[in-house]
Amino acid sequence: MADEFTTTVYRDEDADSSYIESETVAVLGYGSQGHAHALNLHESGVDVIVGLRENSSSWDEAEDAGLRVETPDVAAAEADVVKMLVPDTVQPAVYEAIEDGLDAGDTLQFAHGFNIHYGQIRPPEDVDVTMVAPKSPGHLVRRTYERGEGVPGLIAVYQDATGDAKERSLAYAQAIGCTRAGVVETTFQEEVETDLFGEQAVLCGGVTELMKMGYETLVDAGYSPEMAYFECMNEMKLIVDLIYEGGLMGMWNSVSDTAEYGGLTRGEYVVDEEYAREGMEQVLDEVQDGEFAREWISENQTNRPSYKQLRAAEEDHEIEDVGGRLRDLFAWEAQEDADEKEQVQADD
Ligand SMILES: NC(=O)C1=CN([C@@H]2O[C@H](COP(=O)(O)OP(=O)(O)OC[C@H]3O[C@@H](n4cnc5c(N)ncnc54)[C@H](O)[C@@H]3O)[C@@H](O)[C@H]2O)C=CC1
Ligand SMILES: CC(=O)[C@](C)(O)C(=O)O
Ligand SMILES: [Mg+2]
Ligand SMILES: [Mg+2]
Repeated sequence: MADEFTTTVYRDEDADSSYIESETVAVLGYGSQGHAHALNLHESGVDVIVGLRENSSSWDEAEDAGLRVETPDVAAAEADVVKMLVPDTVQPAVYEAIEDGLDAGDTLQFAHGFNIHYGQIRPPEDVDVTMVAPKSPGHLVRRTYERGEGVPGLIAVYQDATGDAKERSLAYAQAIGCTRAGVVETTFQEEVETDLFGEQAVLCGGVTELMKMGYETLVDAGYSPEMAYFECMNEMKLIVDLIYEGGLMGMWNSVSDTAEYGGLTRGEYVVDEEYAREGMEQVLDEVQDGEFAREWISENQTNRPSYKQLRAAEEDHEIEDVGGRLRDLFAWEAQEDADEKEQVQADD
């Protein structure tokens, strides 16, 4: 076991805003990450141009938020930092449209290293190629920034043409709020392989399979769909919040001893050492040897047949219907509570 924490965690005081305050940043894309980065940078005093397609539904939204919007080629040509926040699958095409606008000493920056690591984008040697990757969905990057907080982030330097690539990355991480929480340095390879593995085997793939199978097991045994939804999906947030705040023991100390004993003895009935571990190692193998990347690139070159079929099946799962109806109900009750609380405070 590591006897000391060897990773350096960079915080606000480790970043020098002078590396970004006189720069123009082109944020290409205005989606989950793009809107958060553009607004956070803007509110941190950085000159931002959002790069979007002329028919983009987000164009007006970004302008209404007080941001300048141009097409990606115009934005990139004016910028010192080009931040690739369009979907991974369209980045190579967007890069082709903007590469002539990259000048020596500029930065080409990512929030996920997929296209650099798997050789889909090959930048010129006279620009910095870096990554500042929030380890969080984009909407939380924005929400925490607005609260004066931030989400943890990663920085990585793939190419350091200027000699200042790391300092420029830290300044960017500071401007979007990540150094408020803490930033760790990694490599493009490590970020890509751990991120793809994590979202496939645990965070998005593994956990949702557990939720759906748990729901189906209870409903097939005759229990009500509502009870099955509450137990196997709705309460997951509460449990994960406890783990987020205090680790496994933070959660075990908070749940009942009955849940703790049952979980510690029966968890491996479901996620067993042999098959689950083998499955995880296969996921990692296919990330490391490029099999997943080749499959995902091919899927997008053929108009996503499997993606569309799998997504439609997920939308049709009964848990989505039951959960949707229950969430609407509880959101309404929660809102009523909030209104009531506001009224009480107003009466004080
Ligand atoms: N979603 C997340 O929370 C995280 C995403 N990332 C990475 O951030 C990057 C962006 O991902 P998301 O924000 O999820 O994307 P998204 O799908 O939420 O948003 C994509 C944006 O790009 C625009 N766009 C799409 N095609 C375009 C084109 N051809 N030209 C110009 N604009 C175009 C869309 O209109 C939209 O504004 C990816 O590299 C992703 O891997 C990294 C960490 C977390
Ligand atoms: C939100 C995040 O970190 C993910 C799951 O890796 C992603 O959206 O690609
Ligand atoms: Mg991730
Ligand atoms: Mg990811």
